[in-house]
Amino acid sequence: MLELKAEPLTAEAFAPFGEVIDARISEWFPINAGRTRRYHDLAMVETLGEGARTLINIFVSQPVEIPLELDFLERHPLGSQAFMPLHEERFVVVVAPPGDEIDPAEVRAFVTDGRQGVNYRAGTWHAIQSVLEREGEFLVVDRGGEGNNCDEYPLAVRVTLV
Ligand SMILES: NC(=O)N[C@@H](O)C(=O)O
Ligand code: NI
Repeated sequence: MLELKAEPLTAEAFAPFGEVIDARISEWFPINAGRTRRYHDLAMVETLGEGARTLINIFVSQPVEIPLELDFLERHPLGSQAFMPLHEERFVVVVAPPGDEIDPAEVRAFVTDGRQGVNYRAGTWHAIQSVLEREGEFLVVDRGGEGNNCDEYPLAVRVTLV
């Protein structure tokens, strides 16, 4: 069983896996006669393969228990997947770099602060959505189209919070 302590999520630490979506650390420019700050182009949406298209979804998820016990990670080889909380929900992120094998030494666990979302790069291994404390509602942007876009990799992981 791989034991991990979830560290606070930062854009730098998450860079090998995708982007952190967070207006507080992002550039913006004024639009709408100055009434709106546009935080522009915050993450790379990837939609690959036959008939690929971008999906906008809402996930409503029940909270997980801590320690979080996982028995697999998954990846989407044909597209990215972004999760943005709609009510400042905190969630646990467990990731490993893209590749056909997972090196346990490269698996990382993070916990968000409620204002952060994540965009998993296509092929990044990740735990399924794991919201903390209460039912969570997330805007999710990912890839639709033909072909298999979800692989699972058996891996026993137990995650605690610092
Ligand atoms: N299956 C699905 O749409 N969601 C997962 O990919 C997930 O990462 O939660
Ligand atoms: Ni996923």
